[in-house]
Amino acid sequence: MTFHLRLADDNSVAQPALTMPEKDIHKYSRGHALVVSGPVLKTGASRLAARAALAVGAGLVTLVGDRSALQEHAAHVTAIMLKEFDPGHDPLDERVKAVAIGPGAGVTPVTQNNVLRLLQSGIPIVLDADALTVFAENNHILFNILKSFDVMTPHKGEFARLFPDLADEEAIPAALAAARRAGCVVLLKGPHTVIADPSGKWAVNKHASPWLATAGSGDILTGLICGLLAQGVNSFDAAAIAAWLHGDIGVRAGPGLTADAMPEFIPLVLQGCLQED
Ligand SMILES: NC(=O)C1=CN([C@@H]2O[C@H](COP(=O)(O)OP(=O)(O)OC[C@H]3O[C@@H](n4cnc5c(N)ncnc54)[C@H](OP(=O)(O)O)[C@@H]3O)[C@@H](O)[C@H]2O)[C@@H](O)CC1
Ligand SMILES: Nc1ncnc2c1ncn2[C@@H]1O[C@H](COP(=O)(O)OP(=O)(O)O)[C@@H](O)[C@H]1O
Repeated sequence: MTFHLRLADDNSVAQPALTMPEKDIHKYSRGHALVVSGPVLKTGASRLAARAALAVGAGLVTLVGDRSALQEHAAHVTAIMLKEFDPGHDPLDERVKAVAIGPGAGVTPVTQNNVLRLLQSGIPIVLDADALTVFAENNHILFNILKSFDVMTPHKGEFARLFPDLADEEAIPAALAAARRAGCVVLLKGPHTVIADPSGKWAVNKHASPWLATAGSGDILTGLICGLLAQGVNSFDAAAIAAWLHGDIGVRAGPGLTADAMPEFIPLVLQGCLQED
């Protein structure tokens, strides 16, 4: 299965093209995505991300966390795997192709340490929510270690915490300046979502719906990006394609949309992108 980003002349993201998987594909060749769980009673956001990563086509998805958090997940998920995140042992092996951290993680030293450890792995990391907020007072530590293939997905509030001097700029120049400063792909969420990379490349996704303004919707976007990265899509394209797919869920679902229901729309969204041979 291959995803192709398509941009219109004005750099707006168009419906991506999806080709059929090769006949001899297996789950490991579709990529293993890892999502870092929040602590007990805060596991919902990471679970949403994991469900989206699996539905968008990662071959395997594992939620990693402490035992009590995993017990909560076990009451909800089946196809998603669970693994204890033992501080002494690295949860990454050579088959893990992408990691997401931040949804429900908590603004704590544990989150900060986990982010810094994961960023040393050389695997693309998607940073969202608390994984960004936790660096509000020391953003330089984060910016020094991010790589060009990492992706951060701030909403406007999170963006202002990391880039206070850019918060009042227009979204496109703000995202471009942030990507240059942080040294990674920046996806700035909003009714129009801007994707920018450190080289000056940018795109804007306008295919969305206000019904997406619901708790957990951004966690789904994080999972979509992580699931595409696990399948080998490059980071800029993964962020832009995920923004379009996420928007299409909102357009298709309409009123009454909740983040719980969003993964169920992903097969329909992908079917719409599929190019028949
Ligand atoms: N099901 C679950 O388990 C869910 C768990 N979740 C988890 O909750 C944690 C907190 O995440 P969060 O996003 O709710 O709050 P956070 O960023 O700490 O501060 C919010 C403040 O920022 C400001 N603000 C400005 N612009 C904004 C904007 N565009 N969108 C939103 N806020 C904006 C605004 O301040 P104001 O402008 O009102 O002064 C607002 O009061 C995090 O771990 C997350 O993953 C959620 O994902 C939901 C589902
Ligand atoms: N008015 C809107 N129109 C279109 N999309 C929106 C609108 N409001 C929010 N969204 C989208 O919904 C998602 C909300 O993400 P976020 O604020 O991180 O929520 P959460 O933290 O609850 O998951 C983003 O992808 C954003 O682009």
